[in-house]
Amino acid sequence: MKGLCILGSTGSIGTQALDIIRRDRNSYDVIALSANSNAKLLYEQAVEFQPDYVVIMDDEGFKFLKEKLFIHGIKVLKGMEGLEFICTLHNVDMVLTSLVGMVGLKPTIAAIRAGKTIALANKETLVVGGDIITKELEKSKSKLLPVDSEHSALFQCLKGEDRKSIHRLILTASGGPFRGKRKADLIYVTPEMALKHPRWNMGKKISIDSATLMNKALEVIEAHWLFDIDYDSIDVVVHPQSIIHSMVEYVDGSIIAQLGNTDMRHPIQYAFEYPNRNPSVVGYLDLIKNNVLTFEQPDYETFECLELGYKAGKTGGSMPTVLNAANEEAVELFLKRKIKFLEIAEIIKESMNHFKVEYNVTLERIFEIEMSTRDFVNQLIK
Ligand SMILES: NC(=O)C1=CN([C@@H]2O[C@H](COP(=O)(O)OP(=O)(O)OC[C@H]3O[C@@H](n4cnc5c(N)ncnc54)[C@H](OP(=O)(O)O)[C@@H]3O)[C@@H](O)[C@H]2O)C=CC1
Ligand SMILES: CC(=O)[C@@H](O)[C@H](O)COP(=O)(O)O
Ligand SMILES: [Mn+2]
Repeated sequence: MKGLCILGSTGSIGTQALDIIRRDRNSYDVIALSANSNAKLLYEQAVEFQPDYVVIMDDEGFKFLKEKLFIHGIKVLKGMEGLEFICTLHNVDMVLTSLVGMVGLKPTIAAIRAGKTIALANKETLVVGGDIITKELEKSKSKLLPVDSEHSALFQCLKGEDRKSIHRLILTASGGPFRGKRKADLIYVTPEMALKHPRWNMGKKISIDSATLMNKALEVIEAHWLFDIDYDSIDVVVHPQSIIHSMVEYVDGSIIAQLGNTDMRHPIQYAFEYPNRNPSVVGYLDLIKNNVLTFEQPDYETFECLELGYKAGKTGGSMPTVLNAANEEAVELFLKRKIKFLEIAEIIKESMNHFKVEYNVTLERIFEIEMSTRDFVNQLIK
């Protein structure tokens, strides 16, 4: 039985992970679960999966869970210390990082230091802390397995191949709900319109990121750190069907692609079972029903976030933290209807122009830069 700690168990990835476990109870032992504020769902999950620990960030949720879970003998912890603690428990083999945002950085480091295998969905962690995480991994027996669909695909396409033979990584992008639109069409789009992803059912933040193409920008940086590939050798192609999850082009002209249904339970199950392959818990791709696969150039002019991501990644140092923190803040402001859709990219651009790049940034400095960037964004919109 594999001992699992799931950070962000109440979210889109977290609940899909629990669905896999529910269908294969003999393979997994749920040791710890966590949420931000959804105490009700976390309570239900705890009663169903009987973990040793649950962690919640929110005070009220903490009181509620302490009272309700006492009779079940499940320990309840709070905040970042709780998250870091559950990642290091002796009976945890694997930590699924499925919380959203750069808040995942510290617990991921704690898990690496404790030698745990990490199934990484939380891409923001690698965007802001790629350098630190890479160095931590070098000192640890911990392994990082990608869960993000594109990176799971690349990981599978790269398996057994000589790295010197790689010509380029090709990340596929759905194009989001506004594919084919120009800036003039996007002035008045609402959060509801932006949240309607054409292919995937995901959490709010990543859905907005997909609509701006920031998701692909973050994924380019994620791919750079995961596979140690230069930005000039990472390309993005729009593939509206999202059946090919990504591809690797080799120097001899061969392209190896990974295909599958648009169901995140595939890459989650792959990471849970790696290096083995178990029968799919969710079925198989029907090639005849999915017999049209098309490809387009991304529209860099309309969706400026993609270019900003390459720029931040290539600049390196503190710039990806500025990009990510400005984006996290801007997405929240857009969801609260305090800014317009097109202002998201504007705010990120202004933040990247405002902050000078710093190199060799420590963990503490990353969080200071995050706070300064969030403050800067809020000043901008006053
Ligand atoms: N959804 C998807 O299909 C995919 C997601 N990803 C990545 O996976 C990560 C999770 O995405 P997704 O599942 O969609 O997100 P959701 O918003 O659906 O879920 C986020 C989870 O994290 C918790 N959480 C939110 N904020 C905090 C916080 N400040 N501190 C601690 N926990 C917090 C939430 O708790 P609560 O419920 O209480 O708010 C919830 O459990 C993201 O990094 C995303 O980019 C990657 C590929 C695909
Ligand atoms: C499922 C997944 O991995 C998401 O990151 C998805 O790829 C988002 O789709 P976009 O290609 O629209 O960003
Ligand atoms: Mn993805």
